[in-house]
Amino acid sequence: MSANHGPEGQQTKHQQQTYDSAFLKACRREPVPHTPVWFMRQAGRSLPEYLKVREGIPMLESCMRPELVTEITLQPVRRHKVDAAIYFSDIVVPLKAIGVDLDIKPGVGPVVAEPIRTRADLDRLRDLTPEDVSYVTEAIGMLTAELGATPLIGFAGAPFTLASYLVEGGPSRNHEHTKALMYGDPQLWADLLDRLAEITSAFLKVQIEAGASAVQLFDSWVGALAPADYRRSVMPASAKVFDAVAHYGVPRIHFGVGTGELLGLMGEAGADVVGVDWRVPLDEAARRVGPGKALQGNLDPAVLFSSREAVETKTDEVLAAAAGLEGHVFNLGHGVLPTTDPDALTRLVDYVHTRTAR
Ligand SMILES: Cc1c2[nH]c(c1CCC(=O)O)Cc1[nH]c(c(CCC(=O)O)c1C)Cc1[nH]c(c(CCC(=O)O)c1C)Cc1[nH]c(c(C)c1CCC(=O)O)C2
Repeated sequence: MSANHGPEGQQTKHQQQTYDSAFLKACRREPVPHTPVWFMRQAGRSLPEYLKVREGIPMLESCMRPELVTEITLQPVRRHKVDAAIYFSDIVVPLKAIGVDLDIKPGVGPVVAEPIRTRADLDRLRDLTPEDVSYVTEAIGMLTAELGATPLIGFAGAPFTLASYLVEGGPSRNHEHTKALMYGDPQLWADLLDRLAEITSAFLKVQIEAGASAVQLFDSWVGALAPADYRRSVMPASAKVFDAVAHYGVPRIHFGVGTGELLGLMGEAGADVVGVDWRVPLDEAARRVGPGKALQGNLDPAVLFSSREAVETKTDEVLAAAAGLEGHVFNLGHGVLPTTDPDALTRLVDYVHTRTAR
């Protein structure tokens, strides 16, 4: 975060109103009244009120309706009393907005009609302008007015994770086409990641300028890479995104799954907060990430299917591992699973708040 960025400056009203929230203080590694909590995928299928308002509306269409986005983003804030809202959208929305022919298939994920594997394919990826996503600016304006002192997190997919969907044509277990391009045509790969870094940076800027108080870069599938390949072929593009939004002074969160071996490099890429999945305890993660970063995580989302006592025991383990950290944002190690009991999430927020009240 730029050192000279205080609560005044270029900030929107919402950014000023949320500056002293527990969530933003934890991201800045300042003392907090309680450990802040939010959940990746907190808005979505675990909530009956979500299923109700989404009835008959395809996922991508719902992302383009500002009233609906506002309602869905607010649902988990109202219900669970989480410390932050995350903008309701999907990582493929900016790609759709620049004309990539793709859809989100229920139970499958993003599916791309014509995968990107050649120079000519890459040339189809044009830059994103704010006008392409005017519904995002509109929705964030409505949302931040409703949210008051609860911060709004904007987000985008990281270049590698977006590239995986674009090159594979859909979700992939082994990322074989993506890796074939990365190893087989390093220049085309570098150009693709650079283009995606531009698009992602532009999309995050729109969200911050509209009023988001923090941003998260989701590199969900980057754990598929060895550290040397990450450093050479992916980190420059992610670092470019963090650099592009550094001057706003809003916290930048960097999240991936299966990243135990990459945590040090993910810290180096430039985020202020590093998200950790459940495979590495937070004290060990802090050693790997190095000083000067807050950490976010990292309860296994599957724990929420066990007894109330087991959830509390596993939560205590996370809090104990986080006790020595300078900044801790409590979250799950990955997104809320769709069949999670929403009451278990509400209880978890309350439990973390009570246990960490100072
Ligand atoms: C990899 C990824 C995607 N999308 C996203 C990621 C990164 C986060 C992660 O690692 O989980 C990011 C995302 N997608 C969605 C959000 C909403 C904000 C929130 O966290 O509450 C966020 C942050 C909504 C969504 N994105 C999607 C849904 C479900 C669609 C529906 O309800 O019909 C939601 C609520 C669809 C989607 N979109 C994607 C997948 C794998 C799926 C699931 C497909 C399925 O199982 O149906 C791609």
